[in-house]
Amino acid sequence: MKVVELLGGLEEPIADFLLVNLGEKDVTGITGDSRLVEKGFIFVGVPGSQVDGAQFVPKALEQGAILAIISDQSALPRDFDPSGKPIFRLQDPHLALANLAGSFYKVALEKVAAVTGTNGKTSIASFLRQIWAASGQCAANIGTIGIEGPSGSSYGGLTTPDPVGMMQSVSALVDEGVTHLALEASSHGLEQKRLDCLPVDIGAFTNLTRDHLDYHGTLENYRDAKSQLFSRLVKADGTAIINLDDASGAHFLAVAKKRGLTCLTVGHDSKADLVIQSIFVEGLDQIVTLSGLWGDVSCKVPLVGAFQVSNVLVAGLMAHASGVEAADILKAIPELKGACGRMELVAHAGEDTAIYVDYSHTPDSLEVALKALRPFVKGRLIVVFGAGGDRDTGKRPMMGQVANDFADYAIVTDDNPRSEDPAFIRAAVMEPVENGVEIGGRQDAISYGVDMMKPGDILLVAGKGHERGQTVLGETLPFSDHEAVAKALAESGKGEMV
Ligand SMILES: CC(=O)N[C@H]1[C@@H](OP(=O)(O)OP(=O)(O)OC[C@H]2O[C@@H](n3ccc(=O)[nH]c3=O)[C@H](O)[C@@H]2O)O[C@H](CO)[C@@H](O)[C@@H]1O[C@H](C)C(=O)N[C@@H](C)C(=O)N[C@H](CCC(=O)O)C(=O)O
Ligand SMILES: Nc1ncnc2c1ncn2[C@@H]1O[C@H](COP(=O)(O)OP(=O)(O)OP(=O)(O)O)[C@@H](O)[C@H]1O
Ligand SMILES: N[C@H](CCC[C@H](N)C(=O)O)C(=O)O
Ligand SMILES: [Mg+2]
Repeated sequence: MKVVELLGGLEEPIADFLLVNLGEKDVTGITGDSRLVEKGFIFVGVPGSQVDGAQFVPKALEQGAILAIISDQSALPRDFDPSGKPIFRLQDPHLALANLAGSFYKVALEKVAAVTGTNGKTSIASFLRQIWAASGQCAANIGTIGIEGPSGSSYGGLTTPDPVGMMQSVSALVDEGVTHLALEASSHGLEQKRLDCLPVDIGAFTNLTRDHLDYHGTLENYRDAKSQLFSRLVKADGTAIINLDDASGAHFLAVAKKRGLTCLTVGHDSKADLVIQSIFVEGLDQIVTLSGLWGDVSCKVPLVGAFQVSNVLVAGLMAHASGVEAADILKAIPELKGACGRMELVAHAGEDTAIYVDYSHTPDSLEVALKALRPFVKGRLIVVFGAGGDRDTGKRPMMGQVANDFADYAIVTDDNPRSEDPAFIRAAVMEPVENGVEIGGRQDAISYGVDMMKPGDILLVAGKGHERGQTVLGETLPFSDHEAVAKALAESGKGEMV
């Protein structure tokens, strides 16, 4: 692909000298990481949270980049003479990187849908993929748990991958025949324009509670980052799906309406397009009765926790917006499987006991998870959890308080301490905990929880869900809550995995 074709896709005007000198050159790749530059690449140096990518322009050019794009605010290294070098400055290099990645990896998808919100994104993206697949579409979802597609699943890193990584994954999926794609839009991803590489037809909002204040500073900034899904990312003729049961639902609805998007809402409010009339728990299933858009119907949701009803219906409305018939959606819902590590029943450890692995790592999601399990507890509800290092410190005592209020016993341990001292994080979480214990080392904590289980008890292992590593001092060591539970069970001789 020629430079001129690619630069034509940028939203900012291009300097003539670039096109004259470089226009006909072939571009062999796009990257935002100088370490990945090869001959013929375009390097985009974005200002990051640690360093300004503009500092790596000399290195990128040395390695064979034919063009370097940086911010008009960025400084180049002092000892570097830029005269005569192919360097282009513009306002928003993040957006440029995404636009270039989108043009370089041209893909033909029929529908792209993205969901944002503090909790529920992974679950919803997976449900939407399952509903699409059940209605005959070739579908995939990309997000926190990696990629789930027609040929199975692969482990991932970020909730919203960087645009180049995203487009490489999407190209491979399209080669497999995928036409329908469900994505998770994280607040970091929206702020850094990682999703601007794809045309988004359908956007959805789940809920907004405290998270990532280390990055966004205030809850308002965090909300504004998420609002970008509707205020600019979803196509002008696209659809916004909104969970009205959340306190911020009205705000997101207003943003979507202001933009002129078609809006579809769900919630208990009779003004919602899809109204939840009632939810009855039936064993480990829930029966939800609906009115509105899909008529007066009842449907079995084969998952634990009222929050999953909300997730399933948001996914259902996203499918609806993409053209799936209500009857097909209602047929698919009773067959849905929970996403890996999301309120997943993994084992029993004796009579009337259960061990769940869940990804709750915020005060709100921990509360939601504990409340969802409470109706099934005949003895005690025990929780093993921690809080991540290098992340919002304010949520630590809040999570301790939630465990104190909604569990019967809290075992506070480590969850990716990253660069921080694990004991320091545990102490902050432990502070409000009255009935519990602090145990460093997640395996020891899980074993302690399994050992203390008696008939009737439920153990929730929260925070890591699908994760396969524990990041300590910059090193990620293999760790899985599933395997840790299996090891604890084997050592205690108490029960078995499901
Ligand atoms: C805080 C954050 O969002 N960090 C992401 C961001 O990195 P950054 O801004 O810190 O980058 P930086 O280190 O300052 O470097 C600036 C630029 O210089 C480049 N560079 C750097 C070194 C070099 O030698 N050469 C070079 O070109 C880097 O590639 C980068 O483009 O951009 C990088 C490239 O896209 C991401 O990999 C990185 O994710 C890090 C690993 C991360 O942990 N992110 C988390 C916080 C995150 O994004 N989480 C969200 C939310 C999850 C949720 O929903 O809860 C997610 O979407 O996963
Ligand atoms: N709609 C919801 N409301 C509140 N809590 C939820 C909801 N859906 C899921 N949760 C809780 O949040 C946890 C994370 O769910 P999920 O992975 O689907 O969310 P996410 O938004 O993708 O999270 P992340 O941003 O960390 O990737 C679940 O394990 C569950 O405990
Ligand atoms: N996307 C979230 C995941 C947190 C998961 C939890 N296990 C932790 O490490 O805090 C983050 O990067 O903040
Ligand atoms: Mg997720």
